[in-house]
Amino acid sequence: MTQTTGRQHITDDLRQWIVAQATAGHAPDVVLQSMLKSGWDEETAAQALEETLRGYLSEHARANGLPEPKVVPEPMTLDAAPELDGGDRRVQVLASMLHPRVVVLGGLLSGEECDELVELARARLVRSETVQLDTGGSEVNEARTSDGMFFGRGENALCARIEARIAALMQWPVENGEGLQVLRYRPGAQYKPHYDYFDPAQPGTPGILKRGGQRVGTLVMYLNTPQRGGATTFPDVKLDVAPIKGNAVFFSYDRPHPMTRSLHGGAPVVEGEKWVATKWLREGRFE
Ligand SMILES: O=C(O)CCC(=O)C(=O)O
Ligand SMILES: [Fe+2]
Repeated sequence: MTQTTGRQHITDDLRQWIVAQATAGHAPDVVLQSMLKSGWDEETAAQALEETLRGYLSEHARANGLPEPKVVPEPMTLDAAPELDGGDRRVQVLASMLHPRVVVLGGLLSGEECDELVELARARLVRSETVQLDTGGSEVNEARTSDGMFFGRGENALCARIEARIAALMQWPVENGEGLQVLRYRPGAQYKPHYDYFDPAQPGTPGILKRGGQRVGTLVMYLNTPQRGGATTFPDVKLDVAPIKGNAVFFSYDRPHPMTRSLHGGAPVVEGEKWVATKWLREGRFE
């Protein structure tokens, strides 16, 4: 079967060749370059590559009883620019990893924005609860010994500005984001390693997913720099991200499965306090 795009046909031979290249371990940008060299126009080549690999991954997932991958937010551009356009602010890419997909961002928030968020949140903090998946309600949890609060999306000018910046950076609609959550960890407080997606096996999950679908990405923004401790940890790959005021760590998970290696936690704070704002991004509109 062939499919027509603007100029050239995507043939079965081409699809097979793309899958062979990918399974041989060639990165998508390398495959794209060889397609361009052999005369494919860029639009057709990019479309063929994306569709073929997505189709292949879905088939592979179905055949192996795994959830199918979804499109996820992604802050980095193909040209590997070290600074990203956040609309009203330039944001630095300090480090990135492919699997798990993690991007460490510098200067996402200004010092004043961090201070203002802390002050707006402080009076509304309560002991953190986590979503309880067997009922869909929430409960106080020993694995999470922080205090927290949620802002409504666009609740005030500061939240709206930060949300617009995140949407521009991630190329992901503001409407797909949950309201900002602010957490305060005192010395000894931590958030034990967990996944942010909702476990499909839990009875409460279908109810939660009615509003916006799965979570597909998380942005943890550091609102201060604790004196010691408090890194965001990714135990599967032994990665620790240092909590530095104004910086942030973004990670995505294209399906609700540990194979994403998106297990992460907030290490115990040793000295000082740690304040973060977390933004969870859903696959659909969170209204
Ligand atoms: O505090 C951290 O570093 C991680 C926070 C977190 O995992 C979350 O809010 O879901
Ligand atoms: Fe988390």
